[in-house]
Amino acid sequence: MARIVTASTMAAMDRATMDEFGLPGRILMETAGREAARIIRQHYPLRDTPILILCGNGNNGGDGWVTARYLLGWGAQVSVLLAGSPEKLTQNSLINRSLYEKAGGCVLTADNDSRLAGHRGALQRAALFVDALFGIGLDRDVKGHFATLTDTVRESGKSLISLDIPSGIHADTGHVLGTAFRSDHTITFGFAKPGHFLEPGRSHRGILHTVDIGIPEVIYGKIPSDLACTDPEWAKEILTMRSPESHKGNFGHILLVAGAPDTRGAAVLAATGALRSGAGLLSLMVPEASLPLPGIPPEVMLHTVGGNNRTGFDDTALQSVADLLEGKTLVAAGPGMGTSSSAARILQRLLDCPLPLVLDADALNLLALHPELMEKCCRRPHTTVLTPHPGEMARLCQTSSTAIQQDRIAAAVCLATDSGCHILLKGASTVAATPEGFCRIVTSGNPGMATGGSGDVLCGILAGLMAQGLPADEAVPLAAYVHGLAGDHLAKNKGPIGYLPSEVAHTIPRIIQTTCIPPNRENPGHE
Ligand SMILES: NC(=O)C1=CN([C@@H]2O[C@H](COP(=O)(O)OP(=O)(O)OC[C@H]3O[C@@H](n4cnc5c(N)ncnc54)[C@H](O)[C@@H]3O)[C@@H](O)[C@H]2O)[C@@H](O)CC1
Ligand SMILES: Nc1ncnc2c1ncn2[C@@H]1O[C@H](COP(=O)(O)OP(=O)(O)O)[C@@H](O)[C@H]1O
Ligand SMILES: [K+]
Repeated sequence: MARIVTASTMAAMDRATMDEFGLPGRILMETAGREAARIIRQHYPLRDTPILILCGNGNNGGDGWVTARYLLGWGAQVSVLLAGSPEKLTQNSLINRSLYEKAGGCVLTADNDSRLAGHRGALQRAALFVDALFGIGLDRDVKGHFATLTDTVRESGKSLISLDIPSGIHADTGHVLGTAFRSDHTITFGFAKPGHFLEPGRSHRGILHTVDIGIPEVIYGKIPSDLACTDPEWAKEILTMRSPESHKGNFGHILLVAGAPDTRGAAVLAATGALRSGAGLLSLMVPEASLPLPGIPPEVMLHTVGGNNRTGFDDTALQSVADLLEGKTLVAAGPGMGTSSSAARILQRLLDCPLPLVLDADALNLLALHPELMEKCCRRPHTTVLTPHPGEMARLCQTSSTAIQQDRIAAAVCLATDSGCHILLKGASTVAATPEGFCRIVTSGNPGMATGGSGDVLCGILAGLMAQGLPADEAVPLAAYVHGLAGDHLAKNKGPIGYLPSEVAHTIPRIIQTTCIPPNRENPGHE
């Protein structure tokens, strides 16, 4: 489940399985179609459900013909609408079309809008559609009669199952090309694709089933994928329970630099996130003018610096940085920190420190404002994590957020490999990229989290996990996963909107208990 491959990697795996391993494409297609038919049979009563399978010209259509043949053999009322041109079918599609017809299957064809209109009755009679129009070969906008068919089926509100990926969804980016199906189930072949997890593709695919079509492990080894997604099994591998003999010194001491007077709440939220995810000790450096800090956990060691400047940190704060870094194991900076020139000088000092560094919010804005700081950041020999939302990412990359959203994975991987930093690109479909170019898509989270302060909590969770010793390539996606799961838990139990980032922070211990800790690794103190 956690493995994900791009369309081109999947095509290369299919090819290598055929050419190098010697398993013919027809067998792969046979397996794909048969397994799809089996899943359809599990979910719908075949005898009472008129099924219309919509086939395109490519091999996705080929899977559709095989599915149709099996369903027919199992007694279903099934027809195929070939929404392409019979003379353009791929070789394996042609063979499977003829097998389906030999088995007694009925075929309707429509390669333009007026022919499609002639099949209105068949479309109306169907209770279940199977979408085998386009799979990973979709390479341009869906138009003409393909678009008419897609819109008609979607607007009918009837049940729909997509083979491999809902037609119209780009397999690598999750974008809608023109128009797209919205499915109840998607049965994907081999491995899941990024478009199953990236919005809006994620909302179009319904329940995802991944079918093993026989791509051998040696081929996966030869054509490795540098993509994966978060899931409970992966999370359970990462977090280990504490030794009964552990003490607070084992779980890190964070220096959090945050909270100018107007944004002091950001410091409170980040601190709460860090403590709720298990940080050993937390020192908070805030401007004196930010006091009082309502809601600050009493566990936080508070260090007020820098006189009474209403704009936040001033240069007197700079003198405290070296002292405050003493004895720390990790620095997190940015939430509500401000972007004054003094804040820039503080960041410069932090970039020099030989500790892992998590930079969020205003720290990212400072990097964008001061190219020399960004250069320094890229040259750091120590772990650095940047956690931008698309706006911050656009400023860091000197582009627009629209350009970033065009291909979130590519944007995150490009910045990570160029800068040598770990990048957590937040938002709907958060992605975590390592400096080596590996990318993990975060599968949790919901739009109820789109509220001020959410990112501050995430920054704290990440600092908390890293302070406990988790390497950044695991801590970064795990922090976002746990944060998203906490949001999902609140959305389900409190309501989809209106729960607070502070509540997300307070839910973290429960999420860690239920999702990340395998039952056999329960803390003995909880027996
Ligand atoms: N041996 C293999 O390669 C296997 C492939 N499989 C299936 O094959 C699919 C990939 O097959 P293909 O590479 O043939 O690609 P598709 O079947 O996804 O579609 C490609 C065809 O559609 C056309 N096309 C793309 N976008 C279009 C648009 N917007 N409007 C009109 N036409 C458009 C292309 O020109 C091409 O003819 C997978 O998604 C999977 O379902 C499976 O059967 C497993 C084995
Ligand atoms: N539509 C969404 N679906 C899932 N998660 C979301 C969505 N919108 C925002 N989030 C999450 O909420 C958080 C918002 O972070 P950020 O934009 O930095 O907020 P702030 O600056 O207010 O703290 C991120 O973790 C982001 O991934
Ligand atoms: K499809």
